[in-house]
Amino acid sequence: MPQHDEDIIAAIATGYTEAAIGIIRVSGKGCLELLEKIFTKKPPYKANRLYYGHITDKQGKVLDEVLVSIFKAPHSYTGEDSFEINCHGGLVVLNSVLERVMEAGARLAQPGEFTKRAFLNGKLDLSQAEAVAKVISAKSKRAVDVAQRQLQGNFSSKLDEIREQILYLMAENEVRIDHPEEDLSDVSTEEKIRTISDIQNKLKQILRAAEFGNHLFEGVILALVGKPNVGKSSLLNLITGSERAIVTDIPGTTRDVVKEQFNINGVPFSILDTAGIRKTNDTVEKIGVKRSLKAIDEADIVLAIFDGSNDLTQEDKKLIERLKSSAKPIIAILNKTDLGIKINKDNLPFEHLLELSCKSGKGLDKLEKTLSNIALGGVDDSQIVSLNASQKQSLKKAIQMCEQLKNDIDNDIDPALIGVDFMALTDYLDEVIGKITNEDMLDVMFKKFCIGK
Ligand SMILES: Nc1nc2c(c(=O)[nH]1)N(C=O)[C@@H](CNc1ccc(C(=O)N[C@@H](CCC(=O)O)C(=O)O)cc1)CN2
Ligand SMILES: Nc1nc2c(ncn2[C@@H]2O[C@H](COP(=O)(O)OP(=O)(O)OP(=O)(O)O)[C@@H](O)[C@H]2O)c(=O)[nH]1
Ligand SMILES: [Mg+2]
Repeated sequence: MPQHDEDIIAAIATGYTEAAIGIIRVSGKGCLELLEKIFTKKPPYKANRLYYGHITDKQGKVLDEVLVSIFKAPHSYTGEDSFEINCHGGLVVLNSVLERVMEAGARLAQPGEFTKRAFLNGKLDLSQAEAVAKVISAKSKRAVDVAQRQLQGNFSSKLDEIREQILYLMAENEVRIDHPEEDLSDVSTEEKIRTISDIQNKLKQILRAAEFGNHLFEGVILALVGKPNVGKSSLLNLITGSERAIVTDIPGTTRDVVKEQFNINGVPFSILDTAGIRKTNDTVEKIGVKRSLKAIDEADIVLAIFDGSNDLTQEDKKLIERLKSSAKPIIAILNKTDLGIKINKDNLPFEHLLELSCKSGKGLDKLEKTLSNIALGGVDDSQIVSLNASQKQSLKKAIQMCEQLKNDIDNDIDPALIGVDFMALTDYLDEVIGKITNEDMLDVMFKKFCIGK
């Protein structure tokens, strides 16, 4: 297996806090010779063994009593020779052992550099590397489960299957390039177009699942909007189970944006409570209103609150007009239903219309179900995938290229040109999985990892 970088890298791989044990990870060609210099236990070192001994400084003074595990290329996380020092988990101890490792010839690893090497050495593809980051940053068990499946290669094999389908069509096309005079093919034009449509649909589903993957891993932003006193802050408190926002019967209570986190079935949500939207001459409230309009822009889902126990007012109608032109999913909520329902629902042209009482909590379960459905779009967990922006971009280009190919084949253009488009299509898919990469993209990708990963 090729070793892409000659240096030996080292980092603390465990958390920067006092703990029972802390691990220093070291990787790169020649690292086992480095170990020999600083470890009281001398070689031979066998792969996948744990050795007891002491790390000493140049004068032979003990820096820590440790256990060292040995990995030999290519059978390690990075694919290189590597070892891990299990130290006592104090930051001072860990730092002195790390400094000793660097004194002996290693350099400090950059964030994600171990995983980058694993990728460059073919131990992981790019979608698996992305999954490693998500396994670590996931905020719920559900998100971890989804990331684990991707780490095991589920997504990679799905793309492989699609690639197989394309290769079959490419081979058929090659025959036509080589034998332009004869009609050797038993695959009809309709069948080819059907197969490409099928591929395109699969790619579209993956893209859609990746959008929802963002929701599961990064969270969903909700904005609460509505005229003063309808119960926006009450809803924030109800849904988060807190007393975070101040609730009074005085309209205009909330002036700045209040933000709070909660989760539904393992999907993280942030909810932004904003100032009630109305015409106002109060400077502070005006700024608040401006911010609430901005919150609508930032939100993934807008919760528009109305007082269901009264008729719609001019302010409500203005808000409805404003929201009608928004492309975002909007849930209209008729609050204060414990006081009876007087509002005319015909004037609320929203796909989701729910009744609620923040006072009794009635209707909350339905709201949570609706939020959960919109957040994950009904996509099954087994289909959800986490892709970064540039992977999604490549996927979009692949989807466009399918469109192009359908036209190519329908118009019976020169097979040599069709071949070029097929190549472009497989290249775009290779970018998603990381068979084709560029240095900038890898930089962006691995920078978000922690040190030592
Ligand atoms: N101490 C420690 N714990 C850890 C890791 C680690 O690197 N070190 N991991 C890392 O982040 C995760 C485990 N992932 C790993 C993945 C591959 C290999 C590895 O050595 N693979 C070899 C041998 C496989 C085998 O024996 O079957 C290989 O792929 O060839 C090690 C850990 C989580 N826990
Ligand atoms: N009866 C009843 N009263 C409610 C309900 N929800 C909220 N209220 C009351 O309505 C008043 C206003 O509630 P808030 O949550 O402060 O309203 P808001 O929309 O945040 O108001 P601003 O911050 O001023 O824009 C308070 O007196 C609440 O107790 C409800 O479901 N039923
Ligand atoms: Mg409020």
